Amino acid sequence: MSVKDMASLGLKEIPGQFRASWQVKKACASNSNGPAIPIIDLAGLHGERRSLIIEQIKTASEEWGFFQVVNHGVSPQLLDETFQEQRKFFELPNLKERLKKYTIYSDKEMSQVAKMENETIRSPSNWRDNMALNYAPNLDAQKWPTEPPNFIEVTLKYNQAVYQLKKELLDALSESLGLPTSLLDDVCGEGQNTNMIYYPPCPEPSKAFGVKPHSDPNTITILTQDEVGGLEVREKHGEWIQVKPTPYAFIVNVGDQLEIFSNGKDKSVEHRVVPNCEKGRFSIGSFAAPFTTHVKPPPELTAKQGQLYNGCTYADYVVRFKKAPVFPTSGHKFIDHLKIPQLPQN
Ligand SMILES: O=C(O)CCC(=O)C(=O)O
Ligand SMILES: [Fe+2]
Repeated sequence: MSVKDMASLGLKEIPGQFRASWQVKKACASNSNGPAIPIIDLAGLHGERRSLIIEQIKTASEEWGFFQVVNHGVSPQLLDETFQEQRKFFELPNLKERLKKYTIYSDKEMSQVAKMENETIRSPSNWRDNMALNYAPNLDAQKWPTEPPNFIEVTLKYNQAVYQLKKELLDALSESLGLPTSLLDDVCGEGQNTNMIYYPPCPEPSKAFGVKPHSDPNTITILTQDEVGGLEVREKHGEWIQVKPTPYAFIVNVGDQLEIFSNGKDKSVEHRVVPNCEKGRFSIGSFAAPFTTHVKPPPELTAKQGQLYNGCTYADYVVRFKKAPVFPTSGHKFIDHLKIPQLPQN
């Protein structure tokens, strides 16, 4: 049964597999007037504002690992249409079978990972339904949902637009690291999976997670959310900060592969989704990832400071990542397992 169907049964309590027993009650972010993740205006990215924007992206990626972008070039109309198709899809009967049928990753390892998503080793289960569409490197849109009728046409356009934005962002991030413009995209930007997500209303929101605390294993994530909210980010002092919905903005976050590539400069930070007791929430996350390359920092970034992490391929990383215990239980961010012990300075 999909989580959506379960939620529609009118349960007073969530079933046991969703119960987050290792945290009696989550400290809920209560920062309506507190700090907020930076919002960066991309207007003029190819003009005289470029150096200012790159500076802002650098600070946000180093200090927060998260930022929002506006004037990013993806039209509000396309965003509205994509959410509309997504809503229609999630209204269709036999949702669970459809989500299973259409979730496709680009290779064997990634498919294995998808199957592990809700296994008990990663318990509790996430209070959400999701479907991953593979866009690059192996576009297989002919296997995407044929209902609702405009779904493929609209979501293809959406993926194309986000893939272009991904290139712009990786180029800016590469420059922000003092590297040649296209280096980061060349090494880490080839793949894109787009995850269409629905978080149903939850009868016990303080006991379940829409998504458990995690950092993203990929390069960068480009996510858009509706007006409901629920995404929270753990800032560097350990406080949970809400990412307030900003109409037509994209949320961009640094993933583990970028932290590895940038030799620890850009930070892949923990985030989670807290469900809402009244409203369902839709979000769409596109995950840029280096499917075939071996990722390690370029020599320019290791000259002064040694290499911080062992290099790896994404496939290898992500399979091990998904098998590892969830972060707050294990006490480690998964990326810590790749840390190279540093010799004391002097
Ligand atoms: O839906 C969201 O806001 C975040 C989802 C997320 O963090 C993920 O799928 O990795
Ligand atoms: Fe995430």
